[in-house]
Amino acid sequence: MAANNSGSEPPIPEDDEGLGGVTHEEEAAEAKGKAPAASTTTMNRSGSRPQLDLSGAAIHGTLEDRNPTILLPNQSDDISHLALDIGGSLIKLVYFSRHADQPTEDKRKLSTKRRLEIFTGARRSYPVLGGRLHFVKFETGKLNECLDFISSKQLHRGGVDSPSWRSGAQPDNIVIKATGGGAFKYADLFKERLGVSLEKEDEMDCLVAGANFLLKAIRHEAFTHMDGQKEYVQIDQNDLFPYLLVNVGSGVSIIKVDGHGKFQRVSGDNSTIDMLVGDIYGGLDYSKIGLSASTIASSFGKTISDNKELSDYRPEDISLSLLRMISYNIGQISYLNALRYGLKRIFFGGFFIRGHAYTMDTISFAVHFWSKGEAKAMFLRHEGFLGALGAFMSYEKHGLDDLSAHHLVERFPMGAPYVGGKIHGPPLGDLNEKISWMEKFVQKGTQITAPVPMGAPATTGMGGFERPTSKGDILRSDASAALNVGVLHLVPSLDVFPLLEDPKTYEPNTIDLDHDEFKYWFTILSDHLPDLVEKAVASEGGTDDAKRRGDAFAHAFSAHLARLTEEPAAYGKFGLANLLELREECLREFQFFDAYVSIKQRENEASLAVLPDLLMELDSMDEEDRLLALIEGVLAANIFDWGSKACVDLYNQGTIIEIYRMSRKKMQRPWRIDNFDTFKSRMLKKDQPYKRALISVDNAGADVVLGMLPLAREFLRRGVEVVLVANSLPALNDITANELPEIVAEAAKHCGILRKAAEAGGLIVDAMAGIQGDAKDEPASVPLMVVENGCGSPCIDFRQVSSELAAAAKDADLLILEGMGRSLHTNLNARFKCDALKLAMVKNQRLAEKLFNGNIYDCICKFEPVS
Ligand SMILES: Nc1ncnc2c1ncn2[C@@H]1O[C@H](COP(=O)(O)OP(=O)(O)O)[C@@H](O)[C@H]1O
Ligand SMILES: CC(C)(COP(=O)(O)O)[C@@H](O)C(=O)NCCC(=O)O
Ligand SMILES: [Mn+2]
Repeated sequence: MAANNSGSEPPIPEDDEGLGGVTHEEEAAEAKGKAPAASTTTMNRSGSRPQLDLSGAAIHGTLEDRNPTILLPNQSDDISHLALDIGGSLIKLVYFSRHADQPTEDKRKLSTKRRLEIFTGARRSYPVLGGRLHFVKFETGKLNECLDFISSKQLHRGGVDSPSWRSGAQPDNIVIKATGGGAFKYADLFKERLGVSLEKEDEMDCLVAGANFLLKAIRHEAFTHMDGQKEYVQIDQNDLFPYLLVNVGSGVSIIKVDGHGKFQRVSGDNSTIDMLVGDIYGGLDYSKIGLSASTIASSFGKTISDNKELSDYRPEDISLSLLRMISYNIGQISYLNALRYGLKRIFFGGFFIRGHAYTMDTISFAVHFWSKGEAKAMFLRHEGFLGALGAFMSYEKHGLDDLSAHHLVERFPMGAPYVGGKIHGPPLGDLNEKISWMEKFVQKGTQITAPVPMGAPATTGMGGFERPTSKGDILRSDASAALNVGVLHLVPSLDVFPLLEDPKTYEPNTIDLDHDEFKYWFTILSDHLPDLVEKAVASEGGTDDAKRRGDAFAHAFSAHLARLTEEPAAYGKFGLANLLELREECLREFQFFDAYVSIKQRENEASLAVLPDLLMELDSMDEEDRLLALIEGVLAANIFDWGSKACVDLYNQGTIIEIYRMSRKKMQRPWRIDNFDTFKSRMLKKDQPYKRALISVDNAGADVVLGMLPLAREFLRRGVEVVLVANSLPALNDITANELPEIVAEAAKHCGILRKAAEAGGLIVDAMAGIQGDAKDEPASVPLMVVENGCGSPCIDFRQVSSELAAAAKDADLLILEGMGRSLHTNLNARFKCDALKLAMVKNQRLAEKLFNGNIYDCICKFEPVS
């Protein structure tokens, strides 16, 4: 928008401000020449490079065939990868990159699947493949950059990883869906440069399809903006239509939307508004405006009487006045149309809005003012990409229609020079070259600085901001607001947890990450960074390469924090769970796949060594004492948390076993929340035993080995099936679903109950098979199983869990959540359809005070029976 570049700095390359959301992470993985270690993980929530989708692979033909055909039912070669919206000002590009959905099918997974009766057969004719949707824009005036970009990534040929590109085959009739005026104007150029034909899609169709998709599939896509405050809203699908869609691009389109594919263009005259917007657009670079004095005079009557020359006015003041005038008019015209059709909701799209606080406030003010508060102006996070998304949706085989909010995970990789930061020196992007942004970052890291945090802009209370006092400052914060969309990961294997009492009202985060709260976490996470980097670098062998990546990670994560300090709502509705996950994702982006790997191993070994003694001790107790000892054990062992500063300080003062003993000794009841007696009574009800317990585990080492396994064993010996639920990907020192079977197998060496149950659950193969003896005659055990939760974070959002966990939940009547991340930061207030037990030690003073009016190391044993 006009007001952006009022300073004298050289124009920021579109790479910087425009490629928000482009990721070069694929290149980064490739540059390293290795597949990420995470590929051994069964659930790929954020896989780093596209691979063949082997899920459901089957041999076709007889076993005797020398070269049988292998069918890959979920692998599709003709997935459409790219759609364009070529507008008068900007080219918007939406493209898809594939990543592996199910890279491995390990033994645990197969047996669990069989047991839980998970069907993986294709359910729809065009299955959505796991992959990512990227959003990119270019200036239409720099069409060549766009063509270079498409060509460097081979997007028109399905991407550089597609079989057709690899085989060197030259498909000669590639058709790409495109909308916007440029789809006609530049069709020949696309044919000439890329050899592709543009298939034109109607612009209004696309806008509506794009908006409807976003409002259905993206959680908290829409928000209101009043007096500088964003508020995200979740639109109920049953209460979406009719609405007014106002798209403000080079021109303005006003559409009344009544349903999917049902709409009517009601107003919006391009030619008139174009002139106005054109003026503003020219204002981007004042020296080139060429505004005649009369234009200004007619727009700003007052300025004439001031007896001043045009040059006496600051360009940014003129731009701001123009912007206010136009935004205000758009608001008013929209409201009048809403009034005409009796519509209460107006959604604004188009790059004119582009997350500008000033514009949104002015429009909101106008709508609010003229409608006397009856109508609401709403904005969309992907506002500029409605047309391009709609064009993407128009491919027959994209499968996006079938996606729901729980299938989509938004990520904010630093993979491209991120928006809002300044790039000093030459721009990074020669698009013809295969860019490994990360490599460049590592080399030039110090030249890329984090955005400068800015204070909250003051408002006039009149639906607009106060005039900026000096060149740049407030309006600059708008410029950095450009990165408001990340990369959308499509993960078809995610599900809503079926035992959530009410998924619609479920909010995972316990505490709102408001300004103060964010400030606190900013400090906590920043302080923790050096230690984390040290562990991460060590986990990769401490090589020079690892050190450079560690440095890059620290820069990138600090930049995220700075960005969020500047605007806490920059990445959409963002809670503490998102923040903690962002850190893990950022580590993975810089190819640290398990920073705490050796710490976890060391603690597992130490704990397994004392497990037999603990089990003996427990077995000598009577039932009631044992139950208490088990819960105490869980709470005490939750102290082994490498994410808590206070705990890490403790570890320097003693061995694992010493700390564990000390922690157990301090277990004094009543705990801060102490529902143990109710839980015990329920457990001891002999006539009503639980059927299946889902036990969500937390940290490696003592936490899982000395705390959770003995608890699981208690259920097993009582004939209750146990499903251990663990992370799909590493996060801090949390144990993962992949690591658990080995630990269980090790523990089972010393314990018949665990062994029989693990065998029954297919976790370990029957070691006794073929061996004569009494073990074979023992009664069959209920199974012990392990499922992954679909997460790579210390917290859990039950709106998006693995389909495996969702399937395991169907027969469960008890859910145990353990740890601070999963039962305090998230889910403390969550209600479930089954009994729930939330167990954690509070390892942070502030949280203890805030949530429980308590102290660090307090314990929580919250039992919530359904009846
Ligand atoms: N970098 C930019 N270059 C040009 N216009 C921009 C830029 N950033 C934001 N805009 C605003 O976006 C508008 C174009 O919006 P857009 O939705 O892309 O329309 P179109 O499809 O007609 O190009 C411009 O009129 C201008 O107000
Ligand atoms: C990251 C954690 C939620 C992990 O806790 P856990 O779930 O392992 O019990 C927790 O360590 C935490 O909130 N740490 C940051 C606060 C602090 O250092 O005090
Ligand atoms: Mn943990």
